[in-house]
Amino acid sequence: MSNIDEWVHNANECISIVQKNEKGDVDCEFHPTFTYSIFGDSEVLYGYKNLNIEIQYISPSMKPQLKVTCSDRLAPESGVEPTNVDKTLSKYLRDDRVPESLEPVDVRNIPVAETYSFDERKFCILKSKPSDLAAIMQYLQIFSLFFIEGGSFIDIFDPKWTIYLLYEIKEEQYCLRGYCTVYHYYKWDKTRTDGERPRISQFVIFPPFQREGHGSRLYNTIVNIFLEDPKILEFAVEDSSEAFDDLRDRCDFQRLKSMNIFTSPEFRLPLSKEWLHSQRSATKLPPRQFLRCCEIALTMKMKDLSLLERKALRLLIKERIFRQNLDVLLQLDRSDRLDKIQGAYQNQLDEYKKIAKKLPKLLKEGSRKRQKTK
Ligand SMILES: CC(=O)SCCNC(=O)CCNC(=O)[C@H](O)C(C)(C)COP(=O)(O)OP(=O)(O)OC[C@H]1O[C@@H](n2cnc3c(N)ncnc32)[C@H](O)[C@@H]1OP(=O)(O)O
Repeated sequence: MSNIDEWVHNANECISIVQKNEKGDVDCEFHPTFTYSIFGDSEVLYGYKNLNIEIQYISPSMKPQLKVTCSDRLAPESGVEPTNVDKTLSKYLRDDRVPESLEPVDVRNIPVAETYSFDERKFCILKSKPSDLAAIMQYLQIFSLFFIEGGSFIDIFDPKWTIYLLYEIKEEQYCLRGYCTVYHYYKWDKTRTDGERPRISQFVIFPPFQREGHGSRLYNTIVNIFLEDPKILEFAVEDSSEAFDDLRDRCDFQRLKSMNIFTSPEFRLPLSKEWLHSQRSATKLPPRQFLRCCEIALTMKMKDLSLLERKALRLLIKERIFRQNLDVLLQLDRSDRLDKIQGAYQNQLDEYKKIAKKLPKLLKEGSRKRQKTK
């Protein structure tokens, strides 16, 4: 038998996702990041030589076609059962809870939430209920397995979902670039009975189009919709990834900056609880994310803070760390607890400094000079 490596393949490298337009021209090609939920933790495929798996999608409907080729296959006498690629993958290519007889959707009829362009390229973000988009969504579910760690299929027919699709329009052809799913939870509030707390659940920009600003555009479009809707009281993000955390910090910080939160005369240490509460409600951010943005902004101003203000910032961050890790910290004795909090505080500052390097500078409002003249 020839070299064993020839018969063993990494599933992520073997699988190519090829998107074609309606004319049949190849638009883009990329690989999945994760296949463990389909092929097991090792993400390995056995039993074929020169295995090539192509999933062809025709945009905008994204109907897939699976093409598996190989130059040789292990004989049954070898005692090794080759991975049944076709059967295993086919189970995930479409959501079988959606009836096959469903009429195709014309994306040109889906409400447009936002359009933008750059470098003479045109993009649009469409917003709809998943049931209206079921004909497309049935094929997109696999992308949350391919690109989101811990991703899973959503229940397309639950009316509490909203779907956002990002298409590039190239010579009248709609080519998918990414999508986001949002689940609208109920939120109790004493001022209204129909309050909502939407949670961004799945957020994917296809790899060839990452780092072009689409993630930020899609996130900001969705947040602007939340901000304009009086029913929406707060919004959250489900099990974020590190890359999405970065995007969220950057976008939330810039929005708060453009809302003049960081130049408000009340944005001074120690931050008042009333101010924090009223400003946070206006931004609809969850308390932790709002405080995080404020802490980043204050860290950026560190050089201009007085000793007292620096102490207040230190206490603000340490208090939050304490509250967030209460269960673990309370099990330690006092000196270990203080060490742990100090270590976490230092790591937090280092993280904020790293984030701050990528953010636009803040104006030197509330500097020590102004404090002295008070
Ligand atoms: C709730 C959840 O679903 S969590 C899971 C989130 N999804 C995933 O992790 C799936 C895989 N990843 C992705 O889909 C994407 O990488 C996302 C959604 C995380 C980010 O989307 P992107 O379109 O790449 O975001 P965007 O382009 O706005 O910003 C990414 C980076 O590119 C940079 N960037 C933006 N525009 C440009 C540009 N024109 N040229 C160069 N860099 C750029 C940004 O500054 C940012 O840099 P940073 O990472 O150093 O801060």
